[in-house]
Amino acid sequence: MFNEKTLLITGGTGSFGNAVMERFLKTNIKEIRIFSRDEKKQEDIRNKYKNDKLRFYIGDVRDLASVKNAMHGIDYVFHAAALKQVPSCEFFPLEAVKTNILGTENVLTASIDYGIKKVICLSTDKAAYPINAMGISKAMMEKVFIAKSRTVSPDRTLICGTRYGNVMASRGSVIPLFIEQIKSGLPITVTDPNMSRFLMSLKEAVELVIFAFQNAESGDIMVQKAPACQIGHLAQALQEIFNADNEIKVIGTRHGEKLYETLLTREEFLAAEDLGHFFRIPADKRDLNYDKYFAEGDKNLSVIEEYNSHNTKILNIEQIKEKLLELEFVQNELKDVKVKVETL
Ligand SMILES: O=c1ccn([C@@H]2O[C@H](COP(=O)(O)OP(=O)(O)O[C@H]3O[C@H](CO)[C@H](O)[C@H](O)[C@H]3O)[C@@H](O)[C@H]2O)c(=O)[nH]1
Repeated sequence: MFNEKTLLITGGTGSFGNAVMERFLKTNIKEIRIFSRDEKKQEDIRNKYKNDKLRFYIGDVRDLASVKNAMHGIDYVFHAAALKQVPSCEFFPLEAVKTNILGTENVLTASIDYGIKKVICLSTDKAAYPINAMGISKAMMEKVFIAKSRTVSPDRTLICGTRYGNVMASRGSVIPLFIEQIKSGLPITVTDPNMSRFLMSLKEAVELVIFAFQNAESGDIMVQKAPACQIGHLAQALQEIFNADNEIKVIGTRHGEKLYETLLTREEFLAAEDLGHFFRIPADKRDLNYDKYFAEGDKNLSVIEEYNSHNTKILNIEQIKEKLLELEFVQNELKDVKVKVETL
């Protein structure tokens, strides 16, 4: 599929970029171009992999010229560059506008100019019924790429996207935090034990993007079905795995946080196609004059439900433990704890 092809990853030094890179370095891909702002992270990756297929471009999606500079000779683009921290976007919403919305517009403009064959834009569940600036900016990003997909023939540039939930054990997220608290003998700070989140691994996020690459039509958003868990159960599962009895302290919901996340809104569900492990949300292909075709409304909207982390499959503590133990991060942390105990 990527035989002798060139792939550009914007935000290529992030966790997702890194996972895609590792996955494709094993294939016959011709070149993987990493585009990001951070020269230090690029240098670290360059030194770690020392691979001729890797090329590094410093730039910022906010700056169209720097994006164009990285596009020549590229076949496909995975657009992962984003501001994704909820609190920082909340305090600096215009920065989220510049990177997540205008940055995406730049990536798409450059992609169309250069005749890139496919562009996949990465979005998040926080974009569905958004309440915080990060989610709102990602929701606008989705609107931007869907609108842009209408302006270009898919034979020239096919533009589509993916939407996925929290990546388990990603940097700064709740699983590493709880493990650190357990290891330091501190209370485990649970916001709300009943809050739920989808559980997806980085590997699944990469698989979703590949699925979109293979199956999406222009303007589609692909969503992976995923199980979820309650945060109180997640804390208990980690306690059991680490054989710990830290106090569980309920600290209350943080700024901009939702009780549950939505992967498919009720409105999207109406149009979505069930593909087994995935949903395809097709772009609304009506034009601005769609009134002239309007005969009868859709009554299903009042009966259909959204797809969220409260009504998907909810894992129990044993199932959460199983999923956690599959993670390399948790396995390494467990080894670390074991070594410390043995050396005492
Ligand atoms: O001390 C904490 C921290 C978090 N949580 C809970 O754990 C769940 C997950 O929290 P994370 O911080 O891991 O993930 P978020 O859903 O808040 O979103 C995170 O992942 C997003 C990407 O999906 C963005 O990167 C975002 O900025 C980042 O906070 C939430 O229900 C949260 O309330 C706690 O119970 N205690």
